[in-house]
Amino acid sequence: MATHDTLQTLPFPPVTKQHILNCSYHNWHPKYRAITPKARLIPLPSAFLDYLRSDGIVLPPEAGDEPSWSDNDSGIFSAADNHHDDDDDDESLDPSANWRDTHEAIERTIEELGGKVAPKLNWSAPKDATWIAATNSMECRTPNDIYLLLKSSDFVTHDLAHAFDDTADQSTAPDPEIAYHLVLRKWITLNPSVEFRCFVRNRRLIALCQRDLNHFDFLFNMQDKLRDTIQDFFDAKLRDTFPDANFTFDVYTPPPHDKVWVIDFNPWAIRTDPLIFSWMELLTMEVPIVPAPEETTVRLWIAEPGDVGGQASAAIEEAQDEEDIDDDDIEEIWQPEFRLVRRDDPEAYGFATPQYSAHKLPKDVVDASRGGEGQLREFAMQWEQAQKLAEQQRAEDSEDD
Ligand SMILES: Nc1ncnc2c1ncn2[C@@H]1O[C@H](COP(=O)(O)OP(=O)(O)OP(=O)(O)O)[C@@H](O)[C@H]1O
Ligand SMILES: [Mg+2]
Repeated sequence: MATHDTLQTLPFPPVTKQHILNCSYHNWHPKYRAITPKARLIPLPSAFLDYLRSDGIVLPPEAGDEPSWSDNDSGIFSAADNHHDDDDDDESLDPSANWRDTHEAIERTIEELGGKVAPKLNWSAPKDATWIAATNSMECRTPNDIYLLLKSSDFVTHDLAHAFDDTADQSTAPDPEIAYHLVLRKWITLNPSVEFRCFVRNRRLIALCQRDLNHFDFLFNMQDKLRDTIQDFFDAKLRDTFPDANFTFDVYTPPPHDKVWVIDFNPWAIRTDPLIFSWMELLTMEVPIVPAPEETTVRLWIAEPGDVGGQASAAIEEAQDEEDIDDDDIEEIWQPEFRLVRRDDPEAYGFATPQYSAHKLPKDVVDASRGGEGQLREFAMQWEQAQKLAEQQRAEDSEDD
């Protein structure tokens, strides 16, 4: 029993509601705007949040909507469909009637961002719902594309209902009011091979890894350069400015891989996916204690008096030429572990770690997803149909009783 308990408890420092809030897009974005791909934030009124939280997916009518664009087998319908209902003679079923300003702001913002956006709420993007979108991705061109994704996503629901779950001050402090925002990011065709997740413990970048769990051969040749680039970026832009000492951040380093963009921050908490690391590794990884950069300069300056105003790194290079400097003194040689998916890693085949493992799908769904997007959508429709039939059957069965 005790062993079991020990294994289940990861030695996380307490995660507070403030830690969670610090990773909310609307909290960090103003500070890091210049190093983030173009995004706009739309504050969400409670009427819109009620719409997101409500059951069922009713979309506002769109200009040019045919009254029956859908046969409703999908369970998703546009308010325009309601005009066909015999017992429904009012046309006030447009769900956006209560949040028209928001709807219009979304429309305008999509246009301002060039017509295509990737949406998310304060913390989560609807990555788990792309199967329901016509594009099979998070690319949205209309407000309805956005509503459909947001309403179909368990990740978004988590933001709306469980943001402070498992926080240490859960019972001692009342939940702070969350200023919910819709984040619209200008759509960019990202190359997933150069997206990385970076882990920061005690303001030290200790580890980084791919976000996409496929094997990319070319990354192995670029590994050192990428590590240096991301390390320099972290030192210059994030290390001393992020409010917490422990956090994770996601970056994108498009070719020629000399510039780094921040995509997101996540809390140093079990809810954040450690990808090809395990949290136990990250929490217990041994990291040499280094003096603060100023101290390093001073110490090495003593070894090399000529370098009064030099940067620590320059000083180290010079100091390395001095034979009497022991290698152990140059802790800067220590590097964060940069883990890539090797050709023969189980991750590369997607067997060991289903992509969103916290939200496991039935095996049939996973199999269908391997068959490509057409097969998945087909499967989704059959699945809905089967669910409906089963429900009908249950209703009939219970009437029979
Ligand atoms: N501007 C953009 N255009 C297109 N795709 C994007 C854009 N920004 C992000 N993405 C894609 O969306 C993915 C998810 O974005 P993001 O990291 O913000 O989601 P998240 O919900 O915070 O994920 P996680 O739960 O892993 O922290 C990114 O990995 C990236 O591939
Ligand atoms: Mg995130």
